[in-house]
Amino acid sequence: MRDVVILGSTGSIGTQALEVISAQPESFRVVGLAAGGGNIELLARQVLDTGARLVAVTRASAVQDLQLALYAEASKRGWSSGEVMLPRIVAGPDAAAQAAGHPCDVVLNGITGSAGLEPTLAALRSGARLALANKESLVIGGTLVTGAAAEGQLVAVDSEHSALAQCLRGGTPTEVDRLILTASGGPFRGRSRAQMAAVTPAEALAHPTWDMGRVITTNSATLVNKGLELLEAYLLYGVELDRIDVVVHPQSIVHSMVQFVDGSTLAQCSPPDMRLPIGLALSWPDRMAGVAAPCDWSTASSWTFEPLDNEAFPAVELARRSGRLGGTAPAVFNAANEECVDAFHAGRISFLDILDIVRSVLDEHCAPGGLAGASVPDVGSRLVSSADMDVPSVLAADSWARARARELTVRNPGVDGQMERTL
Ligand SMILES: NC(=O)C1=CN([C@@H]2O[C@H](COP(=O)(O)OP(=O)(O)OC[C@H]3O[C@@H](n4cnc5c(N)ncnc54)[C@H](OP(=O)(O)O)[C@@H]3O)[C@@H](O)[C@H]2O)C=CC1
Ligand SMILES: CC(=O)[C@@H](O)[C@H](O)COP(=O)(O)O
Ligand SMILES: [Mn+2]
Repeated sequence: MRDVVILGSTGSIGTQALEVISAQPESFRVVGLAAGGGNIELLARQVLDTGARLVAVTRASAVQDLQLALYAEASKRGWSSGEVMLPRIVAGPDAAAQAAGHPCDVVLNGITGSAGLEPTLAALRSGARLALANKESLVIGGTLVTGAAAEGQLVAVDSEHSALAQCLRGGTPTEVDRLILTASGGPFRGRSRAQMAAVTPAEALAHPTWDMGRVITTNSATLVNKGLELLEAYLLYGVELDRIDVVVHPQSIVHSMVQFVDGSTLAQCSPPDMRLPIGLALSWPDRMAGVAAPCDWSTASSWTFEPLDNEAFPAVELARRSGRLGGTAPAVFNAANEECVDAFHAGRISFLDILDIVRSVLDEHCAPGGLAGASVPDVGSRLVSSADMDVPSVLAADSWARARARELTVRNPGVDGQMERTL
């Protein structure tokens, strides 16, 4: 029996993790849940379903709402107030990190965005296995995260990285030639840059193969998700950035591949269903039976592969550049993107502005001596090298990049994809 804490329990990853766990009650027990506080009713249902004894909510004002929702849900189920065992509730900006440090065997981090960094570090410090969906924390923390992880402690949930971990079991590190990440190509696959100038948030959220949260779905449309995954693969498996490729595979059945020095390539294949990599990360290194449906080899099907159009989708090469720069550059790449995704959904910038602004903010962070024109505070504005980087410098770079990106989204309110360069 493994005790599990689920961070981001109300999201796409969190709810699917709870589904996997409820199908394996003899193997897992949920001891803690954490969420932002945006969906209190669902969180209350999860508390009563799992019997979790610790609940963390980041929005401090949600505590009373959660208590009321717990009683309301219990009464809906016909439970008397004496039957309701209220969990310990912690709230505020550090709540998720507190939950991550709660004694357990596995912490699953399914929080979205750079808010996952401190919980990731807290989980690693606790000694529990970390099943990591929150790729942003690894990308921005870099060696601060990998250095805090003991051998085998960090297990990928991301479908491509789970695939790579499975394929890497097929050879020794010196036998690995290249890693090949597959990308669906998103809803705008095949379009030129000009053909994406007027796309709407609703169109960007229509992912062809996966049902996921808003940020990662938008990142799949821009290919920023694949850029983050390139850095994630580099950090997890220690293969240099120049030996990691991206190939577009619209069916999302081959989840990634490892090419070995003798010319052999191993691929991991399964219909797109996150329950498989979530289940494998929870039970790692063992496989559980019946977690997800396998490929159906009795019907005709075609799997296709095509090169990525880096001109229309510059995000992967921009991420690669941030990875080569190292230090706080990936944190800036990620934070500027998170702000731009919000601005795009709020109608302040166009789809193409997202990458234009991310590039400008990254350029500014890495330019020797910085560039003129910014009115946001200077703290975090300069690149800190990998050797000098610590958690405060990552958080400062994250805050600076957000402020600078916000400033650019306000200065450039056009939604025609032709961002006026102010730098
Ligand atoms: N969805 C997928 O299939 C995949 C997701 N991932 C990664 O997994 C992570 C989660 O993605 P996904 O589940 O799609 O996202 P969702 O938006 O569906 O869910 C995000 C979860 O995080 C919680 N949350 C958000 N901000 C905070 C915060 N500051 N503190 C605590 N909790 C917070 C939300 O709580 P609430 O809404 O209740 O406030 C919610 O439970 C991302 O890093 C993503 O890149 C990776 C591969 C696949
Ligand atoms: C399910 C998963 O792991 C996502 O990261 C997925 O890969 C997104 O699809 P894209 O390949 O379109 O980015
Ligand atoms: Mn992925």
